[in-house]
Amino acid sequence: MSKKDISNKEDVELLVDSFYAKVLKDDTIAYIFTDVAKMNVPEHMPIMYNFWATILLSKGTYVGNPMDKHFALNEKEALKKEHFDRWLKLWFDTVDELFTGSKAEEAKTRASTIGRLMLFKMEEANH
Ligand code: HEM
Repeated sequence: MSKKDISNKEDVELLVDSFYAKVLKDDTIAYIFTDVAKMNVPEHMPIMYNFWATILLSKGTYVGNPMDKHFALNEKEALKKEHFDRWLKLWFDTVDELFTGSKAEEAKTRASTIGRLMLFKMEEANH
């Protein structure tokens, strides 16, 4: 199957669904989603579709504050470099398995930038 770029909402949904399939069975970070946050997966997915559609396609309506959500999570369980490294690896792997092109690159660049900033802020809060 030849890969194409991320170009519509269906692509974003496939990307996010495939990413969470990996996250939720990952030895390093799954527990943060399932046991610490006790995240409601069906409720969370549309938020993530919206977030990434806003970033990549300018077609979403995401208005939340992701940093605040992760600060709250960080108070329950310190979010560390190893967690972010794993999150980003799974995101990069998923993007590369499914897509290729400038939006695919942007998905990885934006995640890295946000992830680095998030880790920096979490580390500051943990001092
Ligand atoms: C250590 C790495 C990470 C972990 C363990 C993690 C975990 C979580 C969890 C458990 C939630 C649900 C929180 C809730 O609804 O109460 C969440 C929400 C979210 N995460 Fe992360 N996350 C990580 C990194 C990232 C990164 C790097 C990004 C962006 C590139 C991101 C974007 C989001 C967004 C947009 C939401 C939804 C916020 C909202 O409800 O408005 N996360 N994350």
